[in-house]
Amino acid sequence: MRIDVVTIFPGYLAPLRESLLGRAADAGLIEVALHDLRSWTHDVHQTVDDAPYGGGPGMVMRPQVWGEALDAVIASDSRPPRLVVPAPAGRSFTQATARAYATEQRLVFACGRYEGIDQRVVDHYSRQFPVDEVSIGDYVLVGGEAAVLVIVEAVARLLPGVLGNPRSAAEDSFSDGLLEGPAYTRPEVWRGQAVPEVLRSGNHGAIARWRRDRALERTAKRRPDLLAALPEDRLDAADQAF
Ligand SMILES: N#Cc1c(N)n[nH]c1-c1ccc2c(Cl)cn(Cc3cccnc3)c2c1
Repeated sequence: MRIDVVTIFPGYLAPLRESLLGRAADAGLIEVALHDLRSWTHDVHQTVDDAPYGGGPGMVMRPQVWGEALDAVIASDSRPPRLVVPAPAGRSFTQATARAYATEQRLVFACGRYEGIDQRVVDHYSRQFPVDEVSIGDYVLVGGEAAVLVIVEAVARLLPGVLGNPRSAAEDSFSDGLLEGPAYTRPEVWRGQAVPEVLRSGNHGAIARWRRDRALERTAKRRPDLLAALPEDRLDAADQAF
């Protein structure tokens, strides 16, 4: 997969080259290219924003500079892109979105700041490519860069070969629609707290049941919305207690 990120703060995306994603890039599983939006400005101040039409607070990012940047970046690789634009008003980015993005050959991220990017940029590219305006959650950030770090990590970990243990991605929270239950490791007793007996029993059937019950219990308590959204056939008779 090829990932391009256009931003006025390329340094903010440096963590994409670290650890998990760094190893994935070194292994050729992911190519990450960072592009400074200001490279496509033509004035001495490298201006990327202007006052909003209709008035209002803050500034809006200019369509001209985004158009030149995205034209150049998209043309720099032959793989057809999905353009992803983080935005407070975007559709929710979920594990299902991450799974869908993991099937793409190329993702191009347009990271904005200020009050956002002139809407005509999304409208223009939507006529040529799939374009998604996405939000990573119901809180307000200062720009799109943190969202890109979240999205790229959530997508990259699903790519074959990126995670050391492929079962992790298959069995983690949200993959089966439930939150993960609690996890334990040595020592058997820590500060007077013992690891649940069943996990040391060697009885794999009982362990699987216990883990399922803890996941259902935690999901019912913390995210009842996820439980309500589960398709009927995903809960078996033993699950009905939740
Ligand atoms: N994804 C996501 C996401 C999220 N979950 N919260 N905030 C954002 C986000 C994403 C992109 C931008 C761009 Cl471009 C500018 N801002 C600042 C801003 C804040 C409030 C209203 N308008 C713009 C962004 C905030």
